[in-house]
Parts: sequence; C-alpha cells; structure tokens
Amino acid sequence: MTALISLTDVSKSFDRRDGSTVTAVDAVSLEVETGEVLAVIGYSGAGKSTLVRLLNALEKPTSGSVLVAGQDLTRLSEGELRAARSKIGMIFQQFNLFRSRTVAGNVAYPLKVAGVAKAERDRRTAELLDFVGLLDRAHSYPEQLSGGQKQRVGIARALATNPPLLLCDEATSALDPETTTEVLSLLRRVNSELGVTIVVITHEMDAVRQIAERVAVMENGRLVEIGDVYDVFSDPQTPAAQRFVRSATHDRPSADTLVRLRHQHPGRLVSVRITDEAGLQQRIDTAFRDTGTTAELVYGGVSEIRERRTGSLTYELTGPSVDAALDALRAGGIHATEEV
Ligand SMILES: Nc1ncnc2c1ncn2[C@@H]1O[C@H](COP(=O)(O)OP(=O)(O)OP(=O)(O)O)[C@@H](O)[C@H]1O
Repeated sequence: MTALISLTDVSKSFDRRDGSTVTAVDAVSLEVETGEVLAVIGYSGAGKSTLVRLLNALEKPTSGSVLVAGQDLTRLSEGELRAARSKIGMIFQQFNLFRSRTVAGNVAYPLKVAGVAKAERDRRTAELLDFVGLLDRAHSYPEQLSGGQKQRVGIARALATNPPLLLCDEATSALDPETTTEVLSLLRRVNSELGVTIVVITHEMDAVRQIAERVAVMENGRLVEIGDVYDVFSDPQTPAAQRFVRSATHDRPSADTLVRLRHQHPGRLVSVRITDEAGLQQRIDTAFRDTGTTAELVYGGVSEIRERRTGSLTYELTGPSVDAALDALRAGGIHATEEV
C-alpha cells in the first residue's frame, strides 16, 4: 500500500487576540494509506478540526509538510490549491447543503464549478443519488429531508468529482444512533465499493468502532497514540487514550461508581481485561478456584470491535489467597488491575 496522506512534523499555531499563541496542531507526523479508514479522536479542543483543515488546505501549517496524493499542499499556488481541493471530498456535522438548491442541484454543484457539461452532470448526479439511495428525492429541497438523508446528499455531493479522499468532520454527531449507523454503513460502502480513503474526525467512540480500521488519538494538538482500532480500544497505552477510551466505553467503573461499589462490597475489587483469546473465562475461573478465591462479578461490559471481543469485568475477590489468584491470572498473561 502507498500513503495517500503524509504529514511530516506538522504544526499550526494561531495568534489569539490577547497576544498569546495557541498551538492547535503540534508536531504531528502521520501517514494514511490509500484505501484505509482512519478515525481521529480526542476531546474538544484537541486539534482535530485544525488537522482536517490542514488536510484540505484551508489552513497552511506554521511548519512541516502536508502531502496529499503526492502533492505538497504547502507549496501550491492558489490556482493549484483549488484544483487539489477538488480531489478532496468533505462532509460536515451541519451538512452545509445549499437550501435554495434541490437535492440534485446540490450534488451537481461541484460538477458545475468544475465545468462539466450538463448531460454528463445529470448522468453523474443520478448515478450518485442512486448510490446513496436518494434517486427518488432528486427534486426535493434539503429542508424536506431528514438529517440522515441530508448527510447522504452531503456524501453524494462530496463524491461528485470522484475524489480519492473523503474527510468527515463530526459527520454523524448531529444524528441519532440509528441514523448514525445508516450513514456509517454508507461510508463503509464508499470505502469498500468505490475505494475512497476516508478520514473521520469524531468524538464518538461508537462511530470509530463501526467504521475505522485505525484510530489516532489527539490531545493538546499532539498525536499521542495511533494504531489498530481493536488494539487502541482494548489496550490503550497512553494516559490520554486510556482516559478517552474509559470515558467512552463504560466497562470499567468510574470514580463515583467505585465509591458506591466499595460501600456495597468490602472485598478487593479487581478488573480483568476481556480479550478475544479462546478459553479466557475458563482460565479466569480456574485461577480463582485453584486459590480458593470467591469471585463475585460486580461490574463490567463486553462488546465487539471489528468482530473481536473486548471489555472488562470487575470482581469482588474474597478468600485467604487473593494475591495468589492475581499472580495466577497474571502468570497466565491475563491483565488484572486492582481498583484503588
Ligand atoms: N482560527 C483560530 N484562531 C485561534 N485559535 C484557534 C483557531 N482555530 C482553532 N483554534 C484553537 O486551537 C485549538 C484546537 O482547536 P480545534 O477546533 O482544532 O480542536 P477540535 O479538537 O476540533 O475541537 P472541537 O471538537 O471542539 O472542534 C483550540 O484551542 C482552539 O481554540
């Protein structure tokens, strides 16, 4: 695979009105392979939107280089930039459709700007509307559509000029969970059937889980962790990623929940990481049984990421040899953390 996007040591600072400087993106290096779906996550203010604006050349980096499809966006003239931007599709949280144009008019707009002849425009528009399942709404206006339909129009419009790259900035954040799933499954088709590389900016863990292969975690402008979605979500390495994953997955007790659990359960509280290893539950049970430890399940959650099991179970452990039980778990490669 070759890299469609290559960021090298990219920083972007803004001068604030009070004279201070904020580094919205701080020394980020990142490659996105052709054909992959990468999610960029992080709390509000982490620098995600600025990163996207650097990718479509709406912002120029303070330093570093931004290569998209082999072109260094930082070195292009205004005219060349316009051409480069037409090869990058973009969809937004608020859809950004033209209210005064019909669905077909919205989708055809980028083709019109690109100077495509009317007959070809009509053909391509119909093809795109068919792809997103809205051919029958071609003559409707955006205000007559649901949120999910509007985003499908947004996707059709973003794909009109056949861009190899689609950037999605919080594209499902304004949608309900069911509609989010619909839009994400359409984006998955955009990736798998049309071969479009997708970068998704989101603060929604579920969106990442449903669509991305890799995930990058941003904090304070820095890219603090990047890896396979399963690896990062099931075993985040950095404190920033751990915080984010914990707050989004709810399978480990929060500080408040722990206070309550402790009140109800005087034994030692231990959280065991659940992975998709075969026979895991049996090995956990054996470690408890062999050491005469009583294990009461008091909290937890198990779900799937990319069709692999992941989660955490919190037990109250009592008995004379709880330490031996923990040793036995850990000796078997099972990740067990005492909740303190
Ligand atoms: N044009 C600008 N001028 C000044 N500061 C900016 C500008 N754009 C972004 N910032 C600052 O840069 C930091 C990162 O902002 P950014 O919008 O990229 O974060 P984000 O992760 O996308 O957050 P959100 O999800 O809230 O949009 C913030 O501190 C923000 O205030």
